[in-house]
Amino acid sequence: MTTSPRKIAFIGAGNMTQSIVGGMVKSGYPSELIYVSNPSQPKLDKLSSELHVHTSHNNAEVAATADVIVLSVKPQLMADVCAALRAEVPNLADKLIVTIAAGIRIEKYRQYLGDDIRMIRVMPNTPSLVGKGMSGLVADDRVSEDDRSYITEAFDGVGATLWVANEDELDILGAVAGSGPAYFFEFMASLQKAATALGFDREKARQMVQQTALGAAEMAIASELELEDLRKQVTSKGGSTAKGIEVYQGADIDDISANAVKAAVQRNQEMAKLF
Ligand SMILES: NC(=O)C1=CN([C@@H]2O[C@H](COP(=O)(O)OP(=O)(O)OC[C@H]3O[C@@H](n4cnc5c(N)ncnc54)[C@H](OP(=O)(O)O)[C@@H]3O)[C@@H](O)[C@H]2O)C=CC1
Ligand SMILES: O=C(O)[C@@H]1CCC=N1
Repeated sequence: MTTSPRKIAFIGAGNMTQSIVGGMVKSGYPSELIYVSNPSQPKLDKLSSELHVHTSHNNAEVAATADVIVLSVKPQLMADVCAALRAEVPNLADKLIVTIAAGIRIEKYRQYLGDDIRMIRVMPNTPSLVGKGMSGLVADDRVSEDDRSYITEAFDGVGATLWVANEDELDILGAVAGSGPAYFFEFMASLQKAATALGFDREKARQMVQQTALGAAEMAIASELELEDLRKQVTSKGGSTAKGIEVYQGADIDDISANAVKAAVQRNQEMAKLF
């Protein structure tokens, strides 16, 4: 790392923490500086045996040890988890607080943790595990340039980072990129089912779908062409792709995506009110 190394504590060891910590360790973040707390043991065992990070059942203990606290529990648990940290961890205001929870606004965390905290909200996604994550970030105005550089570097280690202008934008980024892997997996699973329905076994169907998804994503990244033009390159006039694309366009795929993203943004806004 080019910024000074810091002790970082993850509160909650669920899917997203497993992905981020796995990616961080693979990218060279020193595992002896990573702490994770969680109520149940199996997830902690996996992290300590595979990644050699410190683990605990005690949120306050790991939070007190660390310079950076990453809140990584479900939004509905956040108020209780924060109340316990506030009661048990001295000098919370001296630490950088990071949250990856969807929806909940920085203003709410001030109520939960104290008016004097400094906070960054990150919206990551699960491909962080394989170093291909997409993380959106937004900070309050108390966060220093060094804090920003540190957290950018940590999340660049597990993929790409994008600072957004405000928390409304983070809700949208979350609905596109945070939730996005689920949309792609849903689409990939449906293509896999289409191939198995026509006689392929699941394994072969999965191989052809995932390699095609990887190739399309890598081409999109490597090319300066618009996605629409890359699509046209595959669609020979009078050929077979044109027939397949007609079916997707007939079902108004743009409308489906627009509605999916709007529904997810709306849920982020609801969670901001609820939790
Ligand atoms: N999954 C995703 O793709 C993304 C998730 N997020 C956000 O990440 C956060 C975590 O989500 P995700 O990892 O999917 O959820 P999970 O349910 O997989 O993980 C949550 C973890 O929190 C633990 N937990 C429960 N109660 C406590 C407590 N009191 N103290 C400490 N840990 C506790 C649970 O432990 P146990 O199982 O032992 O009860 C569980 O391991 C959410 O806020 C979500 O909005 C953001 C972007 C993407
Ligand atoms: O579904 C959720 O609420 C979280 C946020 C983005 C991905 N998973």
